[in-house]
Amino acid sequence: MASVLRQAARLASSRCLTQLSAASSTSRLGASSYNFSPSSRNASTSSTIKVQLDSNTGVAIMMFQNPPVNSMSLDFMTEFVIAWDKLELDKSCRGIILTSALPNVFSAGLDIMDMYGTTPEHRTAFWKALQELWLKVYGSGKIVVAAINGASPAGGCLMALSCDYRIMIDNPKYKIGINETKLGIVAPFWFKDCLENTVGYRMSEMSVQYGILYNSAEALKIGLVDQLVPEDKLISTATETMIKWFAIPDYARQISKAMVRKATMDKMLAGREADITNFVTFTNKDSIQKSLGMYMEMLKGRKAK
Ligand SMILES: CCCCC/C=C\C/C=C\CCC/C=C/C(=O)SCCNC(=O)CCNC(=O)[C@H](O)C(C)(C)COP(=O)(O)OP(=O)(O)OC[C@H]1O[C@@H](n2cnc3c(N)ncnc32)[C@H](O)[C@@H]1OP(=O)(O)O
Repeated sequence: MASVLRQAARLASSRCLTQLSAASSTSRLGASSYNFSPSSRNASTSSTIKVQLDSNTGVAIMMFQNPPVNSMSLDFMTEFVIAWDKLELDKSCRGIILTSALPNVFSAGLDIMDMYGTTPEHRTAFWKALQELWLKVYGSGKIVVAAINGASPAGGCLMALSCDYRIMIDNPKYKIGINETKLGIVAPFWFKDCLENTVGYRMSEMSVQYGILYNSAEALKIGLVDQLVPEDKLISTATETMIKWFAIPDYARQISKAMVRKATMDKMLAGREADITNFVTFTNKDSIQKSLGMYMEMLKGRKAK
């Protein structure tokens, strides 16, 4: 319990006394065209991560802008963590909405080109960056809402699963899930743990083996997402949701969050080095490199047809 309290105290540094103005009910298509209020300011200058912070509401919108599909490359994840740290330290920010500035895709997951044909040193840095990103988002004292505006496979699904609440566009063409087995690779234990914590044991047992990608209605049905909305209501609903969460005193909520997430966090922290070794060893295998290569070919071939 002492460590939970310490963790919560650390996280409580993100508390703020911002007066909440009425939630913006502005409806716009997608985050990139969202109409930010006059009190919004650019909180990040990164090329792939755009951040807008509304100091009246305390809501920050973090948008991924890494074309063509917001793949989570080493560079993208490094920029993500830098932008995240800035927000985490900003006392005027109480909650963060994660979304995509690109149409049709939230994130295509880990960048396969960072895993395919790269050196062990590169893959070590890549996996460390992913662990870092996950620890920051999953362990954040802020309220984190995923506004899922497109496809969200594998690492993209992990990002969404690390949030406190998931809202997805109600459109059957957008799929979300832990699909690694379909690529011939294995989702690490912490991906599986996040899924299991969200949808339960049996559903994740089926899900990770089959590598199921769920459409939005299926994802809602199994509890992988919490709410579906029309595209033009995504950001306004995420903002309204956030403001409802703000009614809960931060400190009490942060301690509760840290308690619930402690076992999953501790497991990763204890196994962090071994997890890196596993990843590098696993992706060193010729058979795994071959699977990744074939998957990339398949993606490119699909486009050519
Ligand atoms: C012994 C025990 C071991 C235990 C295990 C230990 C360690 C674990 C080891 C490994 C774990 C790895 C975990 C992996 C997690 C991942 O996230 S893997 C990535 C999974 N992602 C996907 O499967 C998504 C693939 N992409 C798509 O399905 C589609 O691209 C889309 C996101 C639905 C978007 O479709 P669309 O808009 O039609 O775009 P295109 O398909 O045309 O793609 C555009 C270009 O983007 C390239 N691309 C797509 N996805 C990726 C990606 N993930 N990485 C890199 N590049 C990607 C695609 O090839 C196109 O490129 P070109 O324009 O043709 O050059």
